[in-house]
Amino acid sequence: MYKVLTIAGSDSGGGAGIQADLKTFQELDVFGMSAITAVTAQNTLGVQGVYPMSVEAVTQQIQSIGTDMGADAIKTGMLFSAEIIRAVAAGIEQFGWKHVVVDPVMIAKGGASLLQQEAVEALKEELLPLATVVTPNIPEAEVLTKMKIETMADRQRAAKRLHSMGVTYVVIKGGHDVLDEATDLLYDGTSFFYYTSPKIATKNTHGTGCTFAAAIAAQLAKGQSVQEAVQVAKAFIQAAITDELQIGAGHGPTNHWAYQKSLKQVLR
Ligand SMILES: Nc1ncnc2c1ncn2[C@@H]1O[C@H](COP(=O)(O)OP(=O)(O)O)[C@@H](O)[C@H]1O
Ligand SMILES: Cc1ncc(COP(=O)(O)OP(=O)(O)O)c(N)n1
Repeated sequence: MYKVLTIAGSDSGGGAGIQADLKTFQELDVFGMSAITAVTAQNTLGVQGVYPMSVEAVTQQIQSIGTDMGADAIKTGMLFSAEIIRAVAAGIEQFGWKHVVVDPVMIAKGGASLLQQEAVEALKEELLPLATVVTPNIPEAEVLTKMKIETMADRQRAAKRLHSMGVTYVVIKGGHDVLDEATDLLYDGTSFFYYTSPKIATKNTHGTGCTFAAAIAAQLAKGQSVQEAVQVAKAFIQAAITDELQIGAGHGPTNHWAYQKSLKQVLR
C-alpha cells in the first residue's frame, strides 16, 4: 500500500484543501494521511474564517507520521505563514522524503488570502529547493517569479525562472487561461511538455488546483514518472470538472468520483 501525506489547510466545505487531497488519494488507490496547517471556515460562497494551527501542532503531526508510518510522497497546499513553511521544510529534510509536490496556494478563488505576503520568500527559499514538482496557477507563478505572464512564451520564461530556484519539475497550470483550452505546461529543465484539454464552462471549479496536485503526488508514490503523473492528474481533474456536482449557491466543488466512474465505463 503506497502512502501519501498532505500538509495543507482544512476546507470545511470539502472541495479544496485536505478534504480534496484525501478524496483524491482514495480514488487513486493510495493511503492518505494529513498534517493540518490551518482550519478554514469555507463554503461555495467564499472563506468566512482562517484559523492557523500553531507551529508546534504542525511539527507534531509531521513527527507522528514520520516516526511511524512513513510516506511515499508528500503534497503541500495552504501553509499560511513563514514559520509553518520552515517547520514543514524541516520535517521533509529530517525524514528524507522524496516525491514532494508543492502547490503554492496563495489566494482562494473568492479572494481570501491563504498565505501571508511575507511568507512568499520563505516558500521560495526553504521549500522550493526541496520540491520535486511545483504547481502554481498563473497568478501564483507571477508572484513567485515577479513577472507578468500573458503569453505561452512568458509562461516558458516563468517556468525556467522557477526551475532555477531549485525545483526539479515545474507545472504552470492553465485553468486561468482566457482561451477555450486549459493548457498545463510542464518543464523539466530541458524540455517543455503540454497537457491540453477543452476548457469547461462552469462555475464549479473550487479545489481544482488541490485535486490536481494531490493526483500528481498519488501517482508519484506509485512509481510513475512526473510526465505520467501529470497526465493522470490532468485526466482526473478533467473528469472531476466535466461530471459536475451541483452543491451550494456559489463556486461548487468538483466531482472526485468521476475519474473512477469514467474508467469503469471504459472497461464495461
Ligand atoms: N474550466 C476548466 N476546464 C478544464 N480544466 C480546468 C478548468 N479550470 C481548471 N482546469 C484545470 O484544473 C487544474 C487546476 O488549474 P487552475 O484552476 O489553474 O489551478 P488553481 O485551482 O490552483 O487556480 C489544471 O489542470 C487546469 O488545467
Ligand atoms: C484550505 C484551502 N486550501 C487551498 C485552497 C485553494 O484551493 P484551489 O485548489 O486553488 O482552489 P480555489 O480556491 O482556487 O477554488 C482553498 N480554497 N482552501
